[in-house]
Amino acid sequence: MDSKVMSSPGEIARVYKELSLYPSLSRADVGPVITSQYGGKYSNIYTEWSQRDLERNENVKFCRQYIVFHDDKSVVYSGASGNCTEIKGEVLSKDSPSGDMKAVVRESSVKGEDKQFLEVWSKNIKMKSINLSALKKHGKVYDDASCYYLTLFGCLVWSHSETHLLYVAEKKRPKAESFFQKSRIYRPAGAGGEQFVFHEDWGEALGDKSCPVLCILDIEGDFVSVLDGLPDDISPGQAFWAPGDTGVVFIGWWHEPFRLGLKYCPNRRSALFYMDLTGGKCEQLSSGKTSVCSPRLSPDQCRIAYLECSVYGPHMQCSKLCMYDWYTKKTSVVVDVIKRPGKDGFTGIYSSQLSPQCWSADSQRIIFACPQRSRKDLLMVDINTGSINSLTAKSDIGSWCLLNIERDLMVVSCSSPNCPPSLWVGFLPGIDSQENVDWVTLEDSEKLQDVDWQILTFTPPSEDDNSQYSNLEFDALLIKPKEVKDEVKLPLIVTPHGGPHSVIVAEWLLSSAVLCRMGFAVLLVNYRGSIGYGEDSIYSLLGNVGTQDVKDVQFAVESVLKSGSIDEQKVAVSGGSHGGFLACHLIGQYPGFYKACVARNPVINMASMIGSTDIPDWCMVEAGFVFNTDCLPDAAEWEKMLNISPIKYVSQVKTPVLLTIGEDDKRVPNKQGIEYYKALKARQIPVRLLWYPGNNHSLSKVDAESDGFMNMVLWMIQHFSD
Ligand SMILES: CC(=O)N[C@@H](C)C(=O)N[C@@H](C)C(=O)N[C@@H](C)C(=O)O
Repeated sequence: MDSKVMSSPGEIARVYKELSLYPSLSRADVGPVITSQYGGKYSNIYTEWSQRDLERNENVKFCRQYIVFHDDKSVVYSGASGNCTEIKGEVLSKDSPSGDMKAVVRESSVKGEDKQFLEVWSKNIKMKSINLSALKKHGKVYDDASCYYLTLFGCLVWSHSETHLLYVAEKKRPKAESFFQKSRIYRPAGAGGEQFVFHEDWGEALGDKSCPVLCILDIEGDFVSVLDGLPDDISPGQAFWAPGDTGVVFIGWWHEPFRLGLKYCPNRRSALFYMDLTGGKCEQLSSGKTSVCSPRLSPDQCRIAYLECSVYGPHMQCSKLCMYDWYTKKTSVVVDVIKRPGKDGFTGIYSSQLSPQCWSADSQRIIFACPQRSRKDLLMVDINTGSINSLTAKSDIGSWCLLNIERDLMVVSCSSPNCPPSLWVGFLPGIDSQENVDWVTLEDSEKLQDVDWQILTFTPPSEDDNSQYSNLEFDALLIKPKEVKDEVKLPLIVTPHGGPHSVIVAEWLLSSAVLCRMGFAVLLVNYRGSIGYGEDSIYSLLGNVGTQDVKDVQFAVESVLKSGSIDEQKVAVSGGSHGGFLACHLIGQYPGFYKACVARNPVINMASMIGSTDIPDWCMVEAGFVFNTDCLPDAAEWEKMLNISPIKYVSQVKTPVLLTIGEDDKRVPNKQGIEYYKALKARQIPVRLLWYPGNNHSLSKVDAESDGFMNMVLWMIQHFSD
């Protein structure tokens, strides 16, 4: 018996609006320990959230604070201290280590002109407000540090002495003038001509970032200095103060001969550097032959932990956890790459950022959140033994995120496909303790009682086994309405993730929750090549995109159909980027199997993409070739890229296609969608293209995300009845 799915646009919009209210956590800071006159101890927890505001068409940022009474080992009492406050105009903010001051980089318009100010607050007074724009020492301050897992270059860091602030800004660019400007005519010949010179940027979502510089504000002297003495061919970021404030440590990315897209690409050649402020010397602390990120100084200021992976190759890889000893200057590998999960089940490290603080108070352990197959768990590493323990593997919650840890007090966000994010705190047990963490809820979320989820594991059929990387499994998340009568068959929406080296973990996903509430089942496929399953799984896909990944998704779908709970006549496929590549492959390679297809910024033709994407290396590597900056694809390479692309199968497509395209996409150029649109129209296949101005590859702005979702479900409902 067919199940009835919600089909009225008004009703669907109401459900979307209701479930989109749940905010997500982007940051948490733990304040200093305050001891009351009776000996009681407490700390303030500052949290930042973001929430879709459909009326204002923006993601609203707000903060909420909590007070946690504890005895340094366990929480005695906790509660919110006040309501939420919307945050407007704050680019970056950071409390000083003592908690006595707060620095804010604020954007404000003065007489219609956007300016940036660096403010220093103490107690109830704004002590300083420095007009950074007026100083003309640098360009805009880099804003990519407010949400740690999205940080690439940005930072705002107090010196240990609390007398200086370190941040990253765009290098000052001299004002370029026309040759015919009066002031120019009398200038010596040959000067200038910069008015229209091309300035490289760092690609998708980083179009306003080209030449970062390290800046230091001397708070007492109200003086900003831009650090020089760095190598000319590197771009600095992720900086912090060295032990004793003797200098600054930072990550430098090589940007010659040209910049490649950096977002979601932690495989760019980079190194750890130290700029000694006393001697003015810049020292490279790591080899420069790898890619490094996320350096974190231990509380005892003796070691720097950081993540490392290889340059080029797959864009997300299994990382090493490395350690630089500040005093011996020796580097060691604490956790190595895992090719195949061992008996302990640990599959390797797949985080591209460690949380702002990640060390235990004793400087002996590091805690981080990491995808482990289709879950995301909190893992603890003993830096002396390299042993790894999960703090959350036994939990029935699917995904954990470490927002921060300070003096062993952890602040985490956790969620599942049927439970929006909640905020918990808990103390890290002692290094020899066998106890579990005693979590305390600061903000709870109600589980959706009508939504169920499970992780399915698949072993590809022998004919699809990868001879070089054999016996690999993969997973899929099946999310569906609860309590469906046996005889009722559900419509199914299949969604392979993009990347391809990423993973869908069992966390709160707004679209899946709404689809289930509407009566759909949702299958999210973590095909071979996903991260979180060992390095071999990632490498097994290189050169096999368009076949191995396509077959894995189809195998998972057909396996689920055998369960009998799905209506085979109502299966649709949707995906973004490489996920869109897979969606378009599936309707080309399995003509008529899928009743509707929705593709967000899909990769359609790798041969035509390579010349205009910010990640040309991705096209070469996923096609199975080696990338070099001085190489151009030869005919054979171009031919393979064409042959493994969905455009190759367009003449077999029967499924109606909805394309959602971001005008400003630097990752998968918008012409990819137009190429497929024209090819389908020429073959009289129903196709509709939605074009979102002011949106990029993620189509994550409130307007594009909500409009794209509504159009997706209505497209599917319309064509399920074809
Ligand atoms: C894992 C990852 O994101 N890889 C990057 C190189 C990347 O941007 N890949 C795109 C082709 C892609 O598929 N992106 C996914 C993550 C998306 O949904 O945008």
